[in-house]
Amino acid sequence: MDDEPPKPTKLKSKKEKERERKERQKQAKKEKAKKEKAASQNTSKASTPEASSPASPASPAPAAKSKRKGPPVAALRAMIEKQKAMEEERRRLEEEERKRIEEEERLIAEEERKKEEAKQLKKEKERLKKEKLKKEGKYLTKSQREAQQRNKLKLQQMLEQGVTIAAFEKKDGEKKKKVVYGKRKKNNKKGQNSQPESTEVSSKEESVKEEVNKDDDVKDSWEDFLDDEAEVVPIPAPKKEVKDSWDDESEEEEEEKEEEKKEEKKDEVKESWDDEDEDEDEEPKEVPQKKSKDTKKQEEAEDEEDEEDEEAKQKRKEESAQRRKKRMEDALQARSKNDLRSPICVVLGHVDTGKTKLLDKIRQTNVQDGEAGGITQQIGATYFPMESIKVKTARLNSDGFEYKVPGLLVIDTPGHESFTNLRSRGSSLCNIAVLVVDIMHGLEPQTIESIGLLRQRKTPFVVALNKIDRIYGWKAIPDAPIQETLAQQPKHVIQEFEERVQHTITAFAEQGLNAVLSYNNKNFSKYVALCPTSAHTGEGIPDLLRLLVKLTQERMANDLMYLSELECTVLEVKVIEGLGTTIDVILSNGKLHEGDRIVLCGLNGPIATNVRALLTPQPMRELRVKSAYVHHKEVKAALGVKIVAQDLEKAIAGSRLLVVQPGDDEDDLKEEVMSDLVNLQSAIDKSGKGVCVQASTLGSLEALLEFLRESKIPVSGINIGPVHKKDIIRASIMLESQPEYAQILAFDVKVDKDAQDLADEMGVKIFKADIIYHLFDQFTKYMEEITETRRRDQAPSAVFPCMLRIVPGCVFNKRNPIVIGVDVIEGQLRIGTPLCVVNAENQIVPIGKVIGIELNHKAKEVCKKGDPAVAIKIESPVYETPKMIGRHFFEKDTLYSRITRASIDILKSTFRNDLSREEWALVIQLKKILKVD
Ligand SMILES: Nc1nc2c(ncn2[C@@H]2O[C@H](COP(=O)(O)OP(=O)(O)OP(=O)(O)O)[C@@H](O)[C@H]2O)c(=O)[nH]1
Repeated sequence: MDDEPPKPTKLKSKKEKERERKERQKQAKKEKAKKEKAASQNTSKASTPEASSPASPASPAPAAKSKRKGPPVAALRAMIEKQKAMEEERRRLEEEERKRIEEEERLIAEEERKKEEAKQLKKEKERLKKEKLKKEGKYLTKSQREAQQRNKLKLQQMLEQGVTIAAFEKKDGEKKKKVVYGKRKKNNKKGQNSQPESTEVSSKEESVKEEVNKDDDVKDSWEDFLDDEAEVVPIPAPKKEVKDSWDDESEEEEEEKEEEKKEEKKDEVKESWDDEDEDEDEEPKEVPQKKSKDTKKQEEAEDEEDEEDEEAKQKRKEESAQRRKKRMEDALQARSKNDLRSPICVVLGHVDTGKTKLLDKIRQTNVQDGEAGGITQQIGATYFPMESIKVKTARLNSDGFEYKVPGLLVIDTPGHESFTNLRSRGSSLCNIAVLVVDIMHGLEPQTIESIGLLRQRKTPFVVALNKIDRIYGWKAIPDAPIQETLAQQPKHVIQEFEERVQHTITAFAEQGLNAVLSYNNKNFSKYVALCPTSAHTGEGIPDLLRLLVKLTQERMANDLMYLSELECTVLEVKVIEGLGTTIDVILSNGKLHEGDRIVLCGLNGPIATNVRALLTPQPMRELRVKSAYVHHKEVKAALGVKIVAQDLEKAIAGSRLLVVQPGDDEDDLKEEVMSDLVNLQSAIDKSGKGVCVQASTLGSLEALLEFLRESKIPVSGINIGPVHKKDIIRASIMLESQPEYAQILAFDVKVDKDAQDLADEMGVKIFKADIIYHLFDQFTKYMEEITETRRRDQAPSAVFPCMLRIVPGCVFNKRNPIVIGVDVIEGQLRIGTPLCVVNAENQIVPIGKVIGIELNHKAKEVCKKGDPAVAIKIESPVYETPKMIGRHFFEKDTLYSRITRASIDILKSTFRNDLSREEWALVIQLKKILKVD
């Protein structure tokens, strides 16, 4: 085969050549495509960074670029979106974290604030406690306390070593009793009566001496003030002294026990009246924890004794009450029309009518020449003896009028307060009142309120129609009787005067009272006397004074017969420098003596104390005398006097004051004085729901409660004195059950700053006013606002009852929204009312809510039974299958408002008065039809 000669080159045919050329071209094309592909991949890789920098200067030709950039832009967008989302998520998380930190910080701050508040409260409590202890002379400094502790320890050690001390041995047996009852008074008593019978007493004597020393201290400071009077002033804590004078020596021991019981009871009362005093009782609570058999037995025996004592005590109380009753009856019997006391007169009226000025004028005209006529300034009152009144009214006395009362006692503080405080068992101790009315203004709100109070207490009154001199053109004749001055006035003045009088008479008639000018009054029991006066010129004042005397002696002689039994009321409680807390009282009957043991109503329970001094102001001419007061051993009614005694801090103005007489049981008297306040508690609503009421005095509280009772405003709590935090807490109880009653009606009292802050924080409303009417107005306005808001809030959920009939042939649209003509056959149809029908299977089929009511193409809110037929539009809620007339219900079906239990409750609580009696009956009917429980 090798030898085979080379094949000669075969000449290719034309066809072959053509085929080869095509194959080459094909191959070249393939290679070109391959190259292009590789190149495009390279370009896309290279273009990514280029695209990310839009500012790239080497941008290719736009056409080529737009063609090639399609896929990279989408990716870019997705990436940016992703970045954005991540950014947002990061921000959200940061925001959440910030909020959480803020909330945490807020909670911490809140916690700290609360802690701080509690700390402050504790501090304040401690301060008060300290102050109290200081006052009582029981306060010990740290070093004293430490010394006491050391002594205690020493004593303990001595006892453990077997050293016996008679006094302590005895004390062991009575350990509990000593701690509970071993108070100063008892020690004092022992000390004062102790006979050197046994050595046991010796250590007690020590403590007694201490106590006496304490008392001496008090006496010293008292002496400073009283100067030479000191000797007649009894030493404080003379409970024993008073007792001594009444009780048999032989009864002493039993009495001692009684005394202890009383102390115990006093503590109990205290606890119940004031929680704040709890701390004071802490000491007695440190009773030994372990009870030995002996002590148990002893306790049982004590319990039995207690029961017996309780019975005996009850008996004594009853006997005492009987005795007092008998004494009163005797005193009433002994009264005589020949022995009248001075009537007590109070001035009332609206602000700025001239009450003070009128009082000043009455006093001043006579006081000018150094108390001529014997006018004496008393505490809270001015006494006008008859002689001075006679002088003052001389120009009227030509008719031979006979003056029988010894004088007139006019209370100095004009206004409601003194009037409401002059009270005794709901009636008034004030015999007559002057209601001052500004002739230029007529009856004003407070005048009307005063009339209400006077009626409530059944107190007779005359009207001083004051400021007559302000009538245009008035010619003043100083101090002239009214008719005398009127006779001198020009005609136009008389005309205006008469017009104004007539205007006032009409205003009184509107209050249901007949009034007439005093000099025309023929029947004082039927007509209120109008006495024109001027506090500036003194005109008409003689008439006013004479009228007061005339009315009192003629019409209330029975009330004015002097009564030997004491009648006395606290007008004001005042702190006087050098005297401490004192009470200004009006003695309307009987006598008071220095040293008397008195009982009165206190905020924390009854107060029993001894009169240290009875004071009245120095006579005017003696103003240069060092002491501002004159001391009295005895005072007789009627007059105003200041009483100085211990423990008067919590005395309540308006309280009655009783004197413990020989044979009286002090507990009985305490119960008696407290009964006034206890009776007021009956004003508290039984349901426990209502507003809290706070007033400055017993009298004003009583007046306010009466007013609230008449206005049908329920009361859930009462208190006297400024509004403190604890009052807010008490009122806040209502926030849970009836928030609209979480409020305090504060009448003429201050509100503590802390209390106000707490009230704002808790949402307790405080209404303050000095006029009852204003308080009432504020309250009603607030209640109206609340009702309106509630109505607005609850209106969408309230379903008013109605029954509808489709007017035949009036189906305008069969399905959502259904449009039909209806007649309201019962109740009232309102926009928003859900409707339903009861189908043949007795199933309730809801058909939607009324979204429009039209009458003659005019929109209406309500359509009531008896109104013309209306077109209504009913829409189905999205979550319900729309109902269709002819399929789910029919033209002849009755449509009902779809009431529920909840909607009925809303109607009851908020829309009660919007439904007629008939409509309420329909509610009951629908309840049955729609099977509402
Ligand atoms: N022209 C005239 N002014 C009088 C008369 N009485 C009182 N005023 C004036 O009326 C103003 C109020 O008098 P007050 O005596 O303070 O009235 P009030 O009723 O005691 O007032 P309150 O204590 O605020 O309730 C004073 O400016 C008096 O001068 C009067 O008879 N005539």
